[in-house]
Parts: sequence; C-alpha cells; structure tokens
Amino acid sequence: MKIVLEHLTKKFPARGKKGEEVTAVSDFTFEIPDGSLIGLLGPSGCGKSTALNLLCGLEAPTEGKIYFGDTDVTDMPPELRGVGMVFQNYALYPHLTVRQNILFPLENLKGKQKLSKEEMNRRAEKAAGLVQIQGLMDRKPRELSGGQQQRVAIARALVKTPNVLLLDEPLSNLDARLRLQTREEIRKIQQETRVTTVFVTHDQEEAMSISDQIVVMKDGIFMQMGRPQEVYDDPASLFVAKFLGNPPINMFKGEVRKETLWLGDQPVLSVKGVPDQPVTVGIRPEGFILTENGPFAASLSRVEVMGRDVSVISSHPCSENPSVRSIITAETPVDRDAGSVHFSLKPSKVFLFHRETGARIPFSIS
Ligand SMILES: Nc1ncnc2c1ncn2[C@@H]1O[C@H](COP(=O)(O)OP(=O)(O)OP(=O)(O)O)[C@@H](O)[C@H]1O
Repeated sequence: MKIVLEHLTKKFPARGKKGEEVTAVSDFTFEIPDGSLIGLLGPSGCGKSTALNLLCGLEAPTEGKIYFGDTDVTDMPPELRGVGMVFQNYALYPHLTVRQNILFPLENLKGKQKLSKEEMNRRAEKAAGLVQIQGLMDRKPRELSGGQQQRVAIARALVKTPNVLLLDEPLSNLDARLRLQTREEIRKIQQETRVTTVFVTHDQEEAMSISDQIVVMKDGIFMQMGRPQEVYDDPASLFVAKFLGNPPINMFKGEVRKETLWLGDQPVLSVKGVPDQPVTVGIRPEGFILTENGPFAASLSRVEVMGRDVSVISSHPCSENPSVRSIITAETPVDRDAGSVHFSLKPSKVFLFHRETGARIPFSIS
C-alpha cells in the first residue's frame, strides 16, 4: 500500500522553555511507493521517531495529512491503521513464550476481525516461518539471543499481515555481526511479503544497504529523497554530501574564477557554467587519481593499506578537515618517501556548494 504525506507537521512544546515550540517534523510532502522499503535517515533529534509515530498514529500531527492508499488515516486510531511496529528494544512480553508473543496481536482482535484458534495458530506459524524461528516457539524471550528476540518482534509485527511495517532503529541493540545478518534478513522478508516498510536509522550505511529509497532529514526538515546511489552521487546540499559516505567526503574552501575551480593557487578543475564566487568544495575519497603532474598538490602524511585499496592521507592548505583522505587501488604505486602527492580529480566526484547556504551549484564537465 502506498503512503502519501501531505504537508505533515508536528510541533511539540519545547521542554523547559515556556511558550516555545520545537518543530520535530516540518511540512513533509512525499510519497512512499507501494511495496517499497524506505530508510528514514538523519542525525539524532532530526525527527525520525516522530515521523514514524505520526505514521502509526501514536502522535497526532499539528498540520497535514497522511494517506494509506487512497484512505485518509490522519485521524484514524492506531489499531485500525493496519500497521506493524518494531522497536529498538524488541518490547517482547517476558512472561510469555515466543508463540504467545506472536499470537498476542491476534488474540486482541475485536468484533468482525476475530479469528478462530486454528487460524491464529496457522498465521503465527507462517510469521515464525518468515523469520525462521519455528524451532524457538516454546522458549521465553530471556532464552533467546538479541537477534532472535528481534526476529520474534518482527514476526509479531507481521502476524496481522499489516498494510505498513514500521521499524524504529531495529538493529541498534545488536552486535556488529548480527546487525549485518539481521538487516539482510529484514530485506529478504520485506521482499517476500512486499509490505510497504519504513525503516528508521541514524546509520547511513545501514539505510543505504537495504533501502529502495532513502529520505535524509535534518532538524525536522526533509532534505532529499532518492535511491541510495543517486543521493550519494548527486547530493542536493552540503549537509547530504557530508552525511552520506564512509570515509566521509573531503571538504575544502575554494573559489571559482573564469570557470575554473581554484584551491588556493592551484587550478584543480574546469567547472563550466559557474559564475565567479567563493565556494565550498566536496571531493569524495574515490575522486582522486594519483598523477605525477596532477593539479591538486598536497603534502603526503601517510599511506594506509586496506587490502584491495590504499588510503593516501595528505594535508592541503584549503582543507576544512585536518587531513585529506583519498582512496586509490592497491596496484597504484605510491612513493611513500616523497614529501608531496599530486592528483587529478574525477569531475563526477567533485561537488560545489554555495559558501553561505550550502546549496549545490551544478557545473558541466566540458
Ligand atoms: N514528546 C515530546 N515533547 C517535546 N519534544 C519532543 C517530544 N518528542 C520529540 N521531541 C523533540 O522533537 C525533536 C525530534 O525528536 P525525535 O525523537 O523524533 O528525533 P529522532 O531523529 O528520532 O532522534 P533519535 O535518533 O535520537 O531517536 C527533538 O528535538 C526532540 O527533543
């Protein structure tokens, strides 16, 4: 089922500041396609959980509308929305077995929705099968690992065959290996069930790896939505460029003069169509090509071998970071004793931003 947000806004009274308000979600207008998995991504406090709570009905919006398909659910109570929720802390009932935990949402159905015992058991087995915990049905939550508990929570959210599945930081209590495994499983389950899913995380790698599309947020504001690779390759703003990418993008103070990008006294790239102005420059670590007479010259600090790739760490007078990190293939010979390194730049990996507003400034390559 597709989800449509129209000017969705949520304001809270600011804690400890009488009369002031915090806008946790500001004028969200976008559509989540039916059957897709969307990663809501942004730093702590940007409004991710609030957005999710608005979708499931735990919070009422200050303004705006939410539609599931063609139905306006803005004022609909949570239990009628057909939403499955999974939280960071699993929120399983400790005194109930896995089976009883999964059955719980079905046992509480009312009126016409009520199911026979056989049907409830059939559905619980099916949900358990999806997350592969059939063998654990008679255990109590404390007898399960974190990853297994999270699978039970997902089965419980799926058992009512929801229209929409909402996951709030579901992997943050798991160790690194389980995180990786569980996120792949969530993706698999989502592809099998095709339930429209919104996944909240502050971990960009997690969101990028499993989402059909990501929504990047900052301070309650919608910054950009798109396929992970598209947003990475074509960030609309300085914030998005800095937020995505590991290792992070390298930032510089630069200047455009006569359609040439200058870093200090180095003319590093031709940038057609850009008027003369001071700019903030972002260069992805993979945007550097080691070239003897390359126009980008930096002092070599060290070389870090990472197996397939090599990180060349250098310093540049226009860098906004203490060091510049470039990643090149391990086959490229680097003279570690040379005091300096020279690079040419891949134009598609270089982004220009307005020095004051951080908005992206497009340029053509030739
Ligand atoms: N009930 C509330 N009353 C007052 N302010 C609130 C309330 N809930 C959230 N906020 C504020 O709204 C903003 C967004 O909070 P929210 O929890 O949605 O962010 P988040 O991106 O989920 O953060 P995190 O990643 O840390 O969980 C924050 O400034 C928060 O302090």
